[in-house]
Amino acid sequence: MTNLNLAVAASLNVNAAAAGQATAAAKITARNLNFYYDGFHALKNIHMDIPEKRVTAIIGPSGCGKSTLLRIFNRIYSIYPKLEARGEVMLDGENVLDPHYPLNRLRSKVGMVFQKPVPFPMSIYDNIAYGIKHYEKLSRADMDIRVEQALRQAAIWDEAKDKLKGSALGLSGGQQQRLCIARAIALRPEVILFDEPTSALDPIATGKIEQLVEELKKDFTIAIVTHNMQQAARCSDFTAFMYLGELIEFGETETMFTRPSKQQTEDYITGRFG
Ligand SMILES: Nc1ncnc2c1ncn2[C@@H]1O[C@H](COP(=O)(O)OP(=O)(O)OP(=O)(O)O)[C@@H](O)[C@H]1O
Repeated sequence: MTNLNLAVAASLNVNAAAAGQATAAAKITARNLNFYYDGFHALKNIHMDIPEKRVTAIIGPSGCGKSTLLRIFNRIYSIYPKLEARGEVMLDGENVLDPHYPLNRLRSKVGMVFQKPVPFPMSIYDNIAYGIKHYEKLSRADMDIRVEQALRQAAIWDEAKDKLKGSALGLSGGQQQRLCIARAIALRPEVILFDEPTSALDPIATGKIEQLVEELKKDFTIAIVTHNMQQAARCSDFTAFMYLGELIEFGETETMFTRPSKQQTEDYITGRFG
């Protein structure tokens, strides 16, 4: 075992083994999934289950299709005419790729947190309330409760409670990212997708987000794209390794990092390429 492999194995989430014992039910199931950017075949025949109320990390070298896969899960691509997904992505028994599946419903069930936190240029309170108003009509008192719940669940209430009417742009990068997580949580989704959520943050802010992800899996199904293998090892229960648009290996994180079954996986996690 190389030093990198040892370091990753040492930082493995202790819950991963326990999580792996019980076979978690799949929340999202991709079958025969192919994706094309104006004819370029970016995802090739992906079969993958995202287990319910677990954290699944998606890893692989740059350009292998991690973000493309994540974005398919809430159909972000559908606003661009030349992008095409074929196959099935089942969520609670329904194919979300079916054009008849309402986008509004999908977005309320599947939230997304991006690489760079992008708060709306409005108050902290309104950042949370804005999205809720699109889906529900709440009284002022109920809205106050929902905003507080979301900020608490995203572990930013203590820092934000005295400046709810202040601009969200005055928060630090790490706080802004937790605000964006609160914004996603406030819509009460079932799944939260994280696309490299800590790549713009320092190690302390990164640690807080990782801790938060660990907490959130009690209530949400989570998929996280990351370049950081220690992060995948620390905060995920399952890991998917992708290469050149294909899913090479999927399994419990502990197994993937200590006893991968494919040579390509081993080469990647031991730093031989990527
Ligand atoms: N809008 C686009 N138009 C054309 N090709 C694209 C587009 N977006 C991504 N691609 C291509 O699709 C492939 C997968 O890209 P994707 O961004 O999903 O990879 P990734 O694994 O997330 O990469 P990274 O780790 O660098 O973010 C790459 O070959 C990329 O060049």
